[in-house]
Amino acid sequence: MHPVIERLTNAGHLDRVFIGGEWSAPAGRARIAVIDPSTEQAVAEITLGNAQDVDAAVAAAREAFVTWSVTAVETRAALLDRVHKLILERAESFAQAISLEMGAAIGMARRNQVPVAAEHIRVARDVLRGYPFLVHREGVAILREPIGVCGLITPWNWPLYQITAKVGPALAAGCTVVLKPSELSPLSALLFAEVMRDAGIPAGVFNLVNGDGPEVGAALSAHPDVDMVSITGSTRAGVLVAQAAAPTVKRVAQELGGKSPNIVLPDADLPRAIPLGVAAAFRNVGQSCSAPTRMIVPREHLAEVERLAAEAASALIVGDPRSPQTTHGPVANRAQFNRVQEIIEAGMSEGARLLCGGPGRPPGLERGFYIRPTIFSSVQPRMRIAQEEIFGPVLAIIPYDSVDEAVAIANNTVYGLGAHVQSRDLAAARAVAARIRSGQVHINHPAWSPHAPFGGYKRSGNGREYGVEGLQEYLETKAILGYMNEEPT
Ligand SMILES: NC(=O)c1ccc[n+]([C@@H]2O[C@H](COP(=O)([O-])OP(=O)(O)OC[C@H]3O[C@@H](n4cnc5c(N)ncnc54)[C@H](O)[C@@H]3O)[C@@H](O)[C@H]2O)c1
Repeated sequence: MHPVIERLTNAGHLDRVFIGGEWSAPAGRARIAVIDPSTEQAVAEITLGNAQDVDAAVAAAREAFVTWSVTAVETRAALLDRVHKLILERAESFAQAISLEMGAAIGMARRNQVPVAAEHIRVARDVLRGYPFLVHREGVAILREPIGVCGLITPWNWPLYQITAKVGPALAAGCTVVLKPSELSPLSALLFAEVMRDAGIPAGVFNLVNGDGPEVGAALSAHPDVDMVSITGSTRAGVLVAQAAAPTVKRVAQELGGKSPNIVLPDADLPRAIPLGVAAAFRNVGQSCSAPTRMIVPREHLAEVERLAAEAASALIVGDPRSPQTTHGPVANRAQFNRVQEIIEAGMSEGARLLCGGPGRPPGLERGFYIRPTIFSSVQPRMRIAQEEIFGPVLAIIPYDSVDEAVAIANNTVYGLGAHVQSRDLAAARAVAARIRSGQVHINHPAWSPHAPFGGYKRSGNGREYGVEGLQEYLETKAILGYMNEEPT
C-alpha cells in the first residue's frame, strides 16, 4: 500500500469529514475511488459528504466566527506560522500524495507544487502582520473587517496550492472556512486538514467536507449562512456557483479558466524565449489555468520558432511520475485524457500543422493517461485549439504580421487570466503589456511571485488571489463617521 494511503487509512481519515475540530463520519454515504492516473488503478476510496454535512460544517464555522473574527492579529499570524512549518515538515508526504492523486512528476511536486503552496501561507502571515485594518480618511474611520463564513471550492490541478491560496488569506482576515476540495484530489486535502488540526486550529475555524460539485459544492454556494464563496475551477462551474449564490447575495470570487497568449516580439531573444515559452505552456502537463498556450510569433521568424519549439518539446521526459527523471507525468484523469485527445484530433482536422506529438499515447506508455507533448503551427485564431482551454500539453503557434495584429490575436479570447510578452526592448514590451486584457502579464519569463495579484479579466473570473489583494478578498469595508468626535456637532 502507498505510504500516504496507509497513513490516511490507519488514521481513518479517508472516510471522515473534519468539522468543529473533530474528525467524524459524514452523513453522506456515497463512495468514490481515488484513481492513480499513471496506472488507471484505484488506490483508495473516500466517503463523500452531502448537504447535511455542509449544514454541520457551516454551523461550526458560524459559531467559531464569533471569537476568531476578533482575535489579535498576532494570534492569527502565529497559527499561520505553525501551519507553514508543518507543511514544510511534511513536504514529502504532500508531494507523494499530489503525485499519486493527480499524476504530477515527483520532482515537480517536490520543487513546485508543495513549496509554492507553503509560500501562500507564509505570505498570508506576513501581509496580515503589516495590514492596516483601520485607516482614517477625511475624518472618517474606515475599518476592514472579516466578511464571515467562507465556502472555499478548489480544483485538482495544483491541489494543495489552490487550497492554501484561499485558506491562508481567509484565516488571516479573521474569516472561518468550509473547504470543499476537488473530489478528484482528496488526499493532499486530508493531509492539509491534519496539518490544521496539529497546528492547533480552534474548533470550527477550519472545516473540510469532501464531496462533489453538484451536491456539496452547490449546497455551500447556496447556503444562507455562508457569506462568501471562492471557487477556483472551470468557467462552467464558476457560473453555476454564482447562480446558486445569487439569491442570498453573497460575495462570489471566481478564479476560472484561461487561454493565455505569449506574444513574441520581433526583437525577442528567441533561443531563450522559445524554450521557456514551451516549458511554461507544458508546466504541470499543461494543467495550469494561466498556461501560455497560444504562442503568437512574427511570421518572418516562424521557421526558427518552430525549430526551437520542437527541440524544447523533444527534451521533455514523459513517463512514470514516481521517477525523479520524469519531467511530465500523465494528465490527471480519464475525462481530461479524452478531452485532450479529442481536441488534438480537432486541431488536425481543422488544418493546423502538427510539429510534434499528436493523438495517442507516447510510445512505450500503453497504460496511464499519458499524452504526447503536442505543438501545432500555422494555427488560425478561429480554430478550436486557439480558442478553447485544453488543459493538456498542447501548444498553438500563431503567426502575425504586425504588432497590432499580435495584440488583437492575444485579446481575441473570452478569457483574460495570464499573458506573456518577449522582447529585448523593455519599453516595447511594457507598451504591449498595457494593451493586453488580462489580470497578469509576464515580461521575459520573470520569477514567480506570491505577491503578484493573480486573477482574471473577462470569463477568467473576478477575484484576485495572493498577497495584499488576496487578503482583501476576504474583508468587508465599514465606514464609521464621527469616530474621532468628542462632542456631538
Ligand atoms: N483562475 C485560476 O486561478 C485557476 C487555477 C487553477 C485552475 N483553474 C481552472 O480550473 C479548471 C480545472 O479544474 P477542475 O477540472 O477541477 O474544474 P471543475 O470546474 O470541474 O471543478 C472545480 C471545483 O468546482 C467544483 N464544482 C463543480 N461543479 C460545481 C457546482 N455545480 N457547484 C459548486 N462546485 C462545483 C468541483 O467539485 C471542484 O471542487 C480549469 O478550467 C482551470 O483553468 C483556474
